[in-house]
Amino acid sequence: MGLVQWLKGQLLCHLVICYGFFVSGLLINLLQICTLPLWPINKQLARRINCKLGYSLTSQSVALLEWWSGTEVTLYTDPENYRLYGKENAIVVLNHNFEIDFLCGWTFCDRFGVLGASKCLAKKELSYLPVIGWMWYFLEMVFIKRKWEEDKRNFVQSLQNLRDYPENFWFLLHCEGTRFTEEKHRVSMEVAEKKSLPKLKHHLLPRTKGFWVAVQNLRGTVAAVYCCTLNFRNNETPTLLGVLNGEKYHPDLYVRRIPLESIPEDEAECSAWLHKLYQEKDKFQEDYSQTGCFPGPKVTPPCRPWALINWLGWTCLLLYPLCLLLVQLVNSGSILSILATVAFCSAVSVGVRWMIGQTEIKRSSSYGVPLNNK
Ligand SMILES: CCCCC/C=C\C/C=C\CCCCCCCC(=O)SCCNC(=O)CCNC(=O)[C@H](O)C(C)(C)COP(=O)(O)OP(=O)(O)OC[C@H]1O[C@@H](n2cnc3c(N)ncnc32)[C@H](O)[C@@H]1OP(=O)(O)O
Ligand SMILES: CCCCCCCCCCCCCCCCCC(=O)OC[C@@H](O)COP(=O)(O)O
Repeated sequence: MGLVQWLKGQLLCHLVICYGFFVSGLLINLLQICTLPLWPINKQLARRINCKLGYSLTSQSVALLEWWSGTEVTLYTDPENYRLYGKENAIVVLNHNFEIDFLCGWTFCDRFGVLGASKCLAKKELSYLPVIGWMWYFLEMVFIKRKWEEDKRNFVQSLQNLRDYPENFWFLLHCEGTRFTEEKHRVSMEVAEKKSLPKLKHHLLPRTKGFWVAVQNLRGTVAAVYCCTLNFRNNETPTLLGVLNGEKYHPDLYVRRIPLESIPEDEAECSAWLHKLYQEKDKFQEDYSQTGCFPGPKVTPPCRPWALINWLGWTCLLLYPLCLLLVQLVNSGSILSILATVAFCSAVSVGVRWMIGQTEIKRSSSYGVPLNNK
């Protein structure tokens, strides 16, 4: 192991990274709050500013993946469709099997310039996450309790609000509704059997209501559905902690563009269409497990420097006062102040470690297992 790789695994480096992420995040949240008075006066400007602020926080994790861990997503897609990416609104349907799938998605967003405006249909619990969850509130992410009767009003309204969004956005939907585990897979295949649907090997059975409602409410706003299938070479099981430790992963992403007009309007037909899409996705995954690649040519979208520049900028800005403070503390010789500083740094580190824990599949909710549906 080289010196650089060794350094990436050290707690001190992780503390510096976590401190930068957390403190810059709080400052960004504060700036987002400052945009509140602007919303009634110039809503579109407030939204644009929030996209930039969102970019400044989200892109730090993209920089961590691309520049710190050296992970680069290999894209398989039709070059004809490639030129449209980033130039139109889209609904993204992505499999939910990996702890860093959202991060791989974000690098794809960054390469096509839609990272600040990217959105997701997410479980309500994520809106309470410090820094990230609070930021999402200002970016008009759609949060649901995964109980249709309780969700439907807010869900439809949130989608309608996106109709005049001033920036191109991608709206991510994990139609499986939860992350893949063996038990959830077994249960969802029992549901598939009851519904006389073909079994899936690599996916949970998709829940179709959210997809249909999103398509119906975003007709005329969104141009296409991007069917995205993600997998990792060599059976890698990537983790966010691994990324923080500087481990390099090898993700492959297969993207198909499906014009929205080709998706049926009727709920039952749309539902059948989505089930068919998942059967196709399952076939791609099965082929990938045999051959190690997806169909279609590989394309490498150019890497943009902004995520790195932003990350380095925040790190320098926030490390300078921290170093000054540490020097003053050591000079003052006050044990109490030193202890308070150590306690603060530890709290930041524990807080971020807890947030990383939210991405771990072993802590996945019990949603989709029989006894407790949440
Ligand atoms: C690569 C490019 C990436 C671009 C990235 C862009 C943006 C990124 C931005 C941010 C990234 C942040 C990342 C955060 C990720 C967070 C993700 C999540 O939080 S996932 C959880 C939330 N999302 C969902 O739940 C979406 C899927 N669910 C739905 O759509 C549901 O329909 C619903 C809207 C939640 C409503 O669900 P509900 O169950 O109430 O109703 P349904 O009609 O859907 O379901 C009832 C139906 O389901 C059958 N059933 C029962 N058990 C199961 C089971 N285990 N599996 C499947 N189906 C089941 C049941 O029989 C009913 O069937 P029927 O209606 O026929 O009787
Ligand atoms: C410079 C950057 C430093 C980064 C330091 C670490 C940053 C920590 C960032 C935490 C980011 C948190 C993003 C949470 C996204 C989690 C997505 C997710 O996987 O949600 C699960 C749901 O879909 C389904 O839930 P389950 O029913 O499976 O339960």
